[in-house]
Amino acid sequence: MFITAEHIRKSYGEQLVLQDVSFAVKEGETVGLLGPNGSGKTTIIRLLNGVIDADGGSILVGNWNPVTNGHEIRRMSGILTESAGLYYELSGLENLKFFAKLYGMYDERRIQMLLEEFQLANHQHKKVGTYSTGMKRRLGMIKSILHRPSLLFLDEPTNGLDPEGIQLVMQYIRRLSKEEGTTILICSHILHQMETVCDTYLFLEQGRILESGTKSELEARHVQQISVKVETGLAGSGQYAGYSYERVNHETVRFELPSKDAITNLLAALTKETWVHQVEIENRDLESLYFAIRRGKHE
Ligand SMILES: Nc1ncnc2c1ncn2[C@@H]1O[C@H](COP(=O)(O)OP(=O)(O)OP(=O)(O)O)[C@@H](O)[C@H]1O
Repeated sequence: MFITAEHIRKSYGEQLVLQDVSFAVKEGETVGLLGPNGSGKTTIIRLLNGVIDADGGSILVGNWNPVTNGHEIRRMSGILTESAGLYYELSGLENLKFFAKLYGMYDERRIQMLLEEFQLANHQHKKVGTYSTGMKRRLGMIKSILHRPSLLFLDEPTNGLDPEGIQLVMQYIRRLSKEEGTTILICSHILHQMETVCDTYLFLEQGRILESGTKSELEARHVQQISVKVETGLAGSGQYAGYSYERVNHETVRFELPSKDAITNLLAALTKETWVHQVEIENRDLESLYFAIRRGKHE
């Protein structure tokens, strides 16, 4: 395990922000921290990189204890936060040169390569204060990965980005994970984006871990019935091959199935009798899971 957190407790004054939070992250894993505003996601990141201390429990990050070795953890990690900690009076290039020297990893070629990669090369000499929100975000992203960190914390990495920017950043995150084996923790409320990069998820609510696991594990625990939309020549509505279905429009019906396995049986029966053009599972996406998990815990 690259990160282990056991029974963490954290309060700000009277307010208990994290209570009995335990989780583990494997090396090279991309983990999505999910939960409503104020549930404690950013606090977890700040505890892991030793910017703040927990009131109880223990944390290890790559064998370092953030309380005593926060400096070492911050050296081997990169972080992208809302403000990104950029100097607005300096140009984009000057910011990157400054941070590269600070990390002790100055490499002019790498800086230029990343500026190209994140489409900021043409803006590198402009003051960061004049950058758009999306440009600041992309520069913040470069700053966080400049020193090839083995651990990356990303807090809302696509906030303020246009569709091209989102694609650029998400692709880069996938590449970091695949090619460099970077361990990545991402907080985001944009669940369909998380789904394309995360291996596992931690669901937080009011400072507690509500659920954790891979998408398949979460599905197995929380999706009791599968809704499948099928574009087919099947007529009517009611029951077919032992499964109930309703009509969505003249060429589409929705089946309610007891499990994923039933899809094979259903399609085998359907294709013998009529045409099938498209099959789509409707309630398997991360957003449906998110609400199923939150509903489940409140029932
Ligand atoms: N420095 C601080 N002083 C006092 N309270 C704080 C501080 N930082 C965070 N909090 C409180 O701790 C709680 C958890 O905040 P945190 O930023 O960890 O949530 P979050 O899950 O990251 O939220 P968001 O999705 O809005 O980013 C909130 O109620 C917040 O107001």
